Amino acid sequence: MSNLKIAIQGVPGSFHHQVALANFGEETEILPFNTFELVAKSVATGDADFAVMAIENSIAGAILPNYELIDRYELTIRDEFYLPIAHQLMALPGQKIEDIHEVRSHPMALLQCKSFFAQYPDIILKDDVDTAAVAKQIATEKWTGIGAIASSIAAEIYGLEIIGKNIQTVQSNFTRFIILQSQKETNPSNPNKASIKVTIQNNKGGLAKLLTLMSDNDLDLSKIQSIPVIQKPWEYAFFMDTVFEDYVKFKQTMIEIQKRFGEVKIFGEYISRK
Ligand SMILES: O=C(O)C(=O)C[C@]1(C(=O)O)C=C[C@@H](O)C=C1
Repeated sequence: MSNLKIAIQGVPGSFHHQVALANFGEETEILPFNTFELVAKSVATGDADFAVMAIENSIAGAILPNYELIDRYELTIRDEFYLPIAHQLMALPGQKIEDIHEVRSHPMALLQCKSFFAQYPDIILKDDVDTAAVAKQIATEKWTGIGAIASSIAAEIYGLEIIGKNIQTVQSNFTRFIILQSQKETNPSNPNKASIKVTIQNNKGGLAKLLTLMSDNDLDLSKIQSIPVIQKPWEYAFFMDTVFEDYVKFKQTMIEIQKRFGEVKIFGEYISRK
């Protein structure tokens, strides 16, 4: 695929950039943004054809605000992508870890490397927009004493030296990304996974009954997340990912849930990449 415009959060060398290239090829035009909100907006307005958005990490957990963005901007999930994440601590060439008094990175990256920095209590950890943007800034501003946590590709692009290798807490660390579009149609012909939102009234056992109905219909729940309903304090909607073999049965179950429990919104039907 070429000439497509793909919105990402981050600059070249970021993990989002890597996922965009892996999915759409080197020919695509990357539209970099500083926030996930702007990424979502650019797809909703048609400025970008698709977006790449991190949604959860195997160490740090879900990126909750992104669920709300998909919902609010009425976006559709068309695919998913699991990227193995290895974090490197990098600085200007010649700098040693003893020289570093501050490390900046994306908050999710800092969370994934927390144990490494427990041995360096004097290093201040600071949130920044994305991993590669810090690497770029260190290189252009020639900052000494400051380190970035980013990918080895970012170190290569911006000419930094890796002074801490694979510093993520758990060596096998994955981030799940989703590919978003604005149109509702163009689902793959044989989806076996869906992301849905169910808003149920707070009745005793309501969630248990909903989950039983799903399980009785062979819908395997792979993820569940509760999100506050903003207009109604202390009420929650459930975002769920479900994997299935029988698409027709999945559709019938969605109708059944709608009848018995409340509003169902399908964010996307796609192929599981796990
Ligand atoms: O900063 C980046 O490079 C990103 O692509 C962001 C991001 C995230 O949003 O979680 C992507 C993957 C990693 O888990 C850490 C950071």
